[in-house]
Parts: sequence; structure tokens; C-alpha cells
Amino acid sequence: MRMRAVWRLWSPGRGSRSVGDSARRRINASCPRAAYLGLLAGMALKPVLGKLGSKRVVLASASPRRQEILCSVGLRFEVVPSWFKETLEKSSFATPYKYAIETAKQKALEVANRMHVKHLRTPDIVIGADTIVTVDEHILEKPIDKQDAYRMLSRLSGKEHSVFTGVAIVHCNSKDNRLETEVTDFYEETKVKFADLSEELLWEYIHSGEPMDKAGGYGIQALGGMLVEYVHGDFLNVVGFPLNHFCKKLVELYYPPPKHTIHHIKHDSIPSVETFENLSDEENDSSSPLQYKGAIKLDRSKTHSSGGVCSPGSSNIIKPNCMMPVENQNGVMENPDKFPSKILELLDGFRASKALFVASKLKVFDLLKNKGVLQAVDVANTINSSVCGTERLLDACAALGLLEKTLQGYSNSDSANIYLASDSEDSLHGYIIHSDDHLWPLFTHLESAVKEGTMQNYRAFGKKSENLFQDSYYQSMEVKQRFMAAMHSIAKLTAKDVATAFDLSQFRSACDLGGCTGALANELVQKYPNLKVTVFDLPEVIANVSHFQPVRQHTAPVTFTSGDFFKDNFPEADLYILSRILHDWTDEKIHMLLSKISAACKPGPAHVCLRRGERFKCDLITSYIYPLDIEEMSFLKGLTLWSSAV
Ligand SMILES: Cc1cn([C@H]2C[C@H](O)[C@@H](COP(=O)(O)OP(=O)(O)OP(=O)(O)O)O2)c(=O)[nH]c1=O
Repeated sequence: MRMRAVWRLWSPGRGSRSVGDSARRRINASCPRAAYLGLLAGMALKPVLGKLGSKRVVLASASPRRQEILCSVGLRFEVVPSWFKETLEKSSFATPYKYAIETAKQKALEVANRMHVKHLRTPDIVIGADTIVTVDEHILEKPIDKQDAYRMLSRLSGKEHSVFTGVAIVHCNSKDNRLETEVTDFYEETKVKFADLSEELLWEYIHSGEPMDKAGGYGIQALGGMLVEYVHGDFLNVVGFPLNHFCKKLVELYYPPPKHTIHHIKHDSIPSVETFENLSDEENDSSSPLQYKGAIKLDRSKTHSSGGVCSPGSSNIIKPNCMMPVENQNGVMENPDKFPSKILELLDGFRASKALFVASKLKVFDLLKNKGVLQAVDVANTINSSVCGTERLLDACAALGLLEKTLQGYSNSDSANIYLASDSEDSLHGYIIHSDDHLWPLFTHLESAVKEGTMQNYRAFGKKSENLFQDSYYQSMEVKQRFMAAMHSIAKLTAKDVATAFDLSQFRSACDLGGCTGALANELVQKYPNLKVTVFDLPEVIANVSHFQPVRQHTAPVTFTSGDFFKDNFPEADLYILSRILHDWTDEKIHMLLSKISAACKPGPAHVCLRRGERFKCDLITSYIYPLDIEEMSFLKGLTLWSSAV
């Protein structure tokens, strides 16, 4: 409700044209709004993005570039690629950017509607985007084949062209089971000039495969960068998402400037700065109060002592007030942010992970879920640990946002109750313990893995990884059950997104190879009642799946078949799923598995969806899939999906 009110206040900015210039802006005292936007765009991104922290944000895009851009600034979101076909009649739009905006809007609305209808879990915000290239009054989208790429690139050769990205931010609200949406849209233009491209260079580039999933047939962020003479405007806009303009839109939406927006504070030795007191969360918005309130309400007098904030995710990093812009001698606002927050977060990341692991292992979250609020001493006594050590651990968890600390003691945050208590339905406890016991020791040998190019199971556990599962994960009943619980918890969490990443309603049968407890399979039968899903996994896994099955099943149950996918024939299916499988094996084994699947697939369009960590296997996979047409390919957490259409 509140958001809708804010929305109305800030609708004038809709569809407005951006200056397209990410350079620092001069603060114009006579124009507080311009000053305000310029500052925020450059300096206070975290508070702006933090506003989305408590919302269910969905990116309606399969573009790995967009996912990366938004991920890289710490935005939390789900990815649900849009099924909207980009077939709007271009000639019916007065300008190319209107076409891009409309396509972006339709992409986002399609996802919002689908999620509302199918999931009954309406997202708060859906973001859609569409990137096009225009040259000589022609709109170029993604090439359909190599000849098309050739036509596009030769058209761009030696010329300046424009790249437009249209973006739609759709706010959703479910009222009486009806979806209400409010759309804010905008576009950004960047000019790019190509060098003269020789025929040879052009074809070499086309044969690299890079042009195929990119507007205009090139990727400026990779090989395509070599073709470019200059770029005027926002580089990220070319890559698919105008981050700077997006943040400005968020500012317009979430921080309407009150009358007296900006104050100058003078200090003897510190240049005058703008403050953002108006950015305080007036209505006590739940978005990361620790981090953002502190970051916003700055007080120069406390600089470098207590003015910093302890952000969740960086337990003991003090961030001084370096996020504030300062005016240089010429009156231009500059970011004095020389404080390497990102690097320090990475540097300290292992401490944060380990605090989570240890608190989970000691069942701190279970205890607090049952008892409500406890003092450190009571926790220490119950978990049989020292009081001083426990207190430090609890404080670290509070700084990380996992616990809340008041005078009465420590209690679980909402997300700790949902995801960290071991008995909750969506618990990640199993996966956390697996990460501590298995992944942590492996990652301590990362340096050797890089130097040798080999798996490190032997170094970490004294076991060869010839047969990872038999040797490591299934060596004893206890270890096996723990591993299955880990896989179940993470697969369950991502299953909904994975099941709706593509429209699978055309398939009649699917086989989830190495599908373990059937977490994804059970989600698939929910979403596609006509789909018969078989989970194929080792006999020792199948023997233990029963207690992971849903209590109330309203659909045809999943079938479990045992076997070894390297040795045995797997069940016939229209659709084969490899979810969290390929990363475990050597290329040799992957070749073996993929050729078996390739032979089992019926001819027809293929769908490939890889999770981010598997991107490096992409070439290998596409070489097998090549006899089929790759209809859709995208990167998504949790899934490699491979199919032949019926
Ligand atoms: C010009 C250019 C485009 N691109 C990409 C960005 C977009 O992913 C793509 C344009 O296609 P889009 O249709 O905008 O996006 P998409 O099909 O990748 O994803 P979705 O429709 O699901 O949102 O081209 C680059 O990666 N680099 C470039 O230099």
C-alpha cells in the first residue's frame, strides 16, 4: 500500500529520457532535485537497492548479462525468464526506444501474470528489459543465424550506431486474487562506433559463436569489444542493463524528496557535503535497517570512529562515511570512496560463512526458535560451550542479520526461523552442514586445484574422486543421509524457479538424472499435472527417498528408478534434466553422459539451461546438443535442462 502511494507521487519521471551520461554531475544548488538525483546515482546505491531487500524481486530475463549486472551490486532477486515473444510490430512505434520499452514491459507483465496465476505467490516487483541496436533507421535484434549476424555486423562496420535498452519496473499487488500492476518504464541510449571490419575478421567473429544471443550480433563485453572504436554513454546499457538509470528510477520511486532536501554541513577540515536525511526510512521499512539507516544518517563528526555501519554480510567491516560525495575545488561532486568495501567484504567473507556454519552446527538457531529470546550465558550452557566464545558468535550472527539482539537477549531473525532452524519446512540446515563438512575442506585446496587443474578430494578427504558418490557421499548411512538432506534442502528452494524457467507443458515425460530425493521432480508434477516424471539415481539413494516425499500429494506421484547413469540405460523421456550434476565429473565422464543423452533424445528443438557454475562447460554441452536446434539457452541457478521436443 505504502509503495503504491509513493509510486503515485513519483510517476512524473516515467518514460523520461536519460541523459545517458554516467559521469559525475555538478551539483546545482538552485535545483535540489537534480542535485539529489546526481548524488544518489553515484554515491548511495546501496541504500537505494536496499529498499528492495525485503521485497520479492523477479528479473524477467534469461540474459546472463542482466543477471550478472544486478547480482554484482548485491541485489537479491529470482530469475524467471519471460515467455513473451518479441514480435511487436516495429513500424507501429514512433521511435525505436518506444519499441524497446514496450517489449520490456510486455516481458515483465507476462512473468508477473504467470507467477500470479501459476504460483499464487505474487512477486512484489518484476523487472523486464529489452536491448536493441539501431543503425540507419533499422532495428537490429538478436541474429537468427550466421548469415543474419553477417548482415547485421556488416551494416555496423565503420559506423556509429545506437544501443537502446528499454526497462520496465512492474510493481505487483494481489487484491481479491486479482493482480494489480503499476509500471514504471524508461530507456537509455548509448552510442557505439565500430571500426571498419574486414570480411575475414567479421567471419572469424561470427564463427566464435558470440553474436548469436546478442542484439546487433555482438557482445561489447567480450570479443566484440575488439570491434569497437568508441562508446558514448553507459557501457552497461550496451551489455543489457542501464544500472545507473535504474538506480535513479528507484530513487524517484522510493525517496521522494521533501521540501528541505539537502543540507550542507560545514566542518573545519572536511569539505562541505550533502546529507540524505530525507533518505531515512520514514515508515520503518524493513529493508536492512542495520546497513542502510546507518549509512544514510551520516554525521561527519563521527567519521572514522562510530560513523560506520556494520552491514549484514560483513560482520566486522566498519564502513566509514566515505560513501558521501564531496565537492572538489571546481565545485564538481566527486566520490571520495577510496574505502575498498567490496574487497574487504570478500576478504572477510570466509569469517561470515564460518560463523553461519558453526552456529548451525551447534544448533543455535534451533534453540532460539524453541526458546524465543535467550541471554548468551543460557545459550552457552545449552550448547555446551564457553560463554565468551558463544557471546562472540551470537554477536557476529547479529551483525550478519541472522539474529536480533536486544537488552533481553538474542533471538532468531525471521529468515533464521525459516531457513536456518533444522526442522522448518524450507530449512537449508542440511546444505549448510554439507558446505561446512565437504565444500569448506575442498575450497581450502583451491590453490592446488588451480595449479594442478584437478579435483582435490584426495587432499581434503584422503579419497580419490574416481567415484565421488560411492567414495565420499555414500560411504556410510549417516553421511549419505546428510548428503541427501543437503541436496534436498537446496533443490527444494530453487525448484519453483527451475520448474517455471521454461514452458514445459508440451512435454509428456521427463527424467531427472541424479534427481536424488525428487525435490525438483515433485515441483514439476505440481506445475505440469500431465507430465510423468521419473527420478533416476543410484540404488542406495532410491532406497532412502521415502521420507523426503511431500505429505499431501495431489498429483500423480513421481516414479523412482534406480541405476547408474554412466553404466545403465536410463528411462525413455521427452525431456532429460541434469540438475547440479555436471560440475561433479571430469570432462571424460561428462562426454560419456552427454553422448548417452544425445542418443536418447528425439530430434527436435532443444532447451538448455545451465546454472551459473556450469557456464564453463557450455561449449562441451552445446557441441553435443548441436545436432538439435538450440531453441532456448540460459543460465539459471540450479539446473541443466536438456530436452527434445515432442
Ligand atoms: C549489444 C549487446 C547486446 N548484448 C545482449 C544483452 C541482451 O542479453 C541481448 C539482447 O536481447 P534481449 O532480447 O534484450 O534479451 P535476452 O533475449 O538476452 O533476454 P530476455 O529477453 O529474456 O530478457 O543482447 C550483449 O550482451 N552485449 C552487447 O554488446
